[in-house]
Amino acid sequence: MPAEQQPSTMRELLRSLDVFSGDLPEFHPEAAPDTPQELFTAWLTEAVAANVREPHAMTLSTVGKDGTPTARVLLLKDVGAGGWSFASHAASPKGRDLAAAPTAALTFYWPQQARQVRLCGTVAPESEERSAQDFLARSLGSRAEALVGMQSRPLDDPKSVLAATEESLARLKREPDLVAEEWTLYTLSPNSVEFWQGDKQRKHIRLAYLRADDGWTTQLLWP
Ligand SMILES: Cc1cc2nc3c(=O)[nH]c(=O)nc-3n(C[C@H](O)[C@H](O)[C@H](O)COP(=O)(O)O)c2cc1C
Repeated sequence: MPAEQQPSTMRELLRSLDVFSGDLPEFHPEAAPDTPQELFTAWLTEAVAANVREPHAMTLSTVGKDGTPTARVLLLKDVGAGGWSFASHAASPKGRDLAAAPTAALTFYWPQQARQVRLCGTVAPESEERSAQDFLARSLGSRAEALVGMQSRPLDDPKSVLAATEESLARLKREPDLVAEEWTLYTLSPNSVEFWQGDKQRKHIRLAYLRADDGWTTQLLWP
């Protein structure tokens, strides 16, 4: 873009940005499968095939004891009949939020496809055994970092991170089966899962799965 056409203000810069460009996939809600797990699996598989960067990254939104909402990005660990799983420290702010108010939202966005998936539901910790399995499947470096267990606490001296991680690494070399006590696999069991397919002409297609007594009902939503 020639210099004279460069946006000069933040507002202009934001207005100049393109959205939903390129070829977007079609979405036919009338042919959607019976469960949100099946449709999610199909969409995630397509995002992987399209080389979306970290397609398994999602925003986890929680609510604190005082009602303040907050959100952060986590990696999805599994999807099954029970729900969508993620792992973290039980003593972290998100772990404390979930202990106080075990409801949360998960949001995925796959830009190449202009697709968003939103889930809301209840969150429960998995068994110690399943959390331990998740921990032991992590790389040595990730286990060492998790073993430090100070996530989100104030850091006075950056050198302390290196020292604490080296200490954890040495411990893990002595005790390779060691599992960080606070490491927890959580599963969100959704009450609703909404699939949103963006469209350049803004004729977005939205399909919500709503939990019913014997499975799921579906509902189209206005864009
Ligand atoms: C792509 C990406 C993946 C992440 N995955 C995780 C994860 O799986 N578990 C985790 O505890 N933090 C993960 N984080 C870091 C979190 O976003 C967050 O900074 C950290 O968990 C502290 O959150 P809290 O203070 O709200 O508890 C990830 C960050 C990014 C950007």
